[in-house]
Amino acid sequence: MCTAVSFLSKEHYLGRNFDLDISYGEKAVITPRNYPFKMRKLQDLTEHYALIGIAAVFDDVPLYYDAVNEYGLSMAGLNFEGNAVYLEEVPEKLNVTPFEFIPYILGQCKTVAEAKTLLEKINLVNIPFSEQLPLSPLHWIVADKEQTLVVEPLASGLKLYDDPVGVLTNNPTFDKQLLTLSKYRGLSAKTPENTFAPAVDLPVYSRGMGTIGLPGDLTSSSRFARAVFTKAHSICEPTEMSSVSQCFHILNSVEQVKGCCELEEGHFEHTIYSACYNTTKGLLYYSTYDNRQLTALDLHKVDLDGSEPNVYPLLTEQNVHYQN
Ligand SMILES: C[C@H](CCC(=O)NCCS(=O)(=O)O)[C@H]1CC[C@H]2[C@@H]3[C@H](O)C[C@@H]4C[C@H](O)CC[C@]4(C)[C@H]3C[C@H](O)[C@]12C
Repeated sequence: MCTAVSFLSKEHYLGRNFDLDISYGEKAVITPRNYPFKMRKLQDLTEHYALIGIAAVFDDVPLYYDAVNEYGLSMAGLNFEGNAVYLEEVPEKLNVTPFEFIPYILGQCKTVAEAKTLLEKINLVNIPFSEQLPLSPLHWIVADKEQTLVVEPLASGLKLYDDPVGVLTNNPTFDKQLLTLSKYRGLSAKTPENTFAPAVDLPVYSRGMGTIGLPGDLTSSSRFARAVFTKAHSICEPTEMSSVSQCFHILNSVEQVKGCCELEEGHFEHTIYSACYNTTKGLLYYSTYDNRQLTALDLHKVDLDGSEPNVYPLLTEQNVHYQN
């Protein structure tokens, strides 16, 4: 399971929990403008916008899970098992493989509006990276400070949805996720009136009664509803640190604790990392399952005209600030 959140405070942030049982050895990677992204079916992207994000690096190629470019356009890929369909090559379209998709969009588009125009021409083609790394069934959130889009590869082609809640999890398809939210219309951050049985005295024995019914389980539809509610009511100061903390608090409301979701004997899905991008400034903050301290990287601290990816292993060891 995974959850992504597009969050607007004074600036815009993209948050993402990466939930899985295993790691692919993901790292923080800054790819400068002149690194040649080799394309399987199109001309190589020899010049493109610079990116910062989390990626697995295989054969020296950064395969991005989530990233932001130097203009503030951000994307994250989340599992979409059983629904994602990648098609055969089509001559009249731009045939892009799923593993090329994030750099192809972020390398060339400054905004979601520009991405929408390019997406109309794209066919996500069923070519895996290698025999060892087969096609991964994904869908994507694409966000900037103005709007959020969800892109789903279906049998009928790429389906684009405007995402009015700025949240994406996993299955089912995004239209169904949105419809399910109506079930929770009555929930509130305030203490509710007794409309249930007004003649009966129903004492308010706890705070938070307006949220009774908000699903607490780990399924993708429940995490979707919980993240939407939390984000919709979230308030913070218009400062960088308050906004970053708040983004992580929203992500923490849907995080996965090791042991609670068993995939196969002894394999537990858990939140391997949480990332929060300040998309305006090109900053990546992350924490990992064991290292609760935030670590940050700045896109603009490397030579963006270079041609080699800058690769930073994630700092996964717990770092405690001892006070006495
Ligand atoms: C499994 C990951 C998504 C995590 C997620 O959504 N979990 C939820 C599981 S569930 O629905 O609740 O069951 C996805 C996100 C990005 C994916 C990776 C990236 O696409 C980059 C390459 C692409 C290659 O084709 C396969 C390996 C890979 C390295 C991918 C492995 C895997 O599919 C990743 C890591």
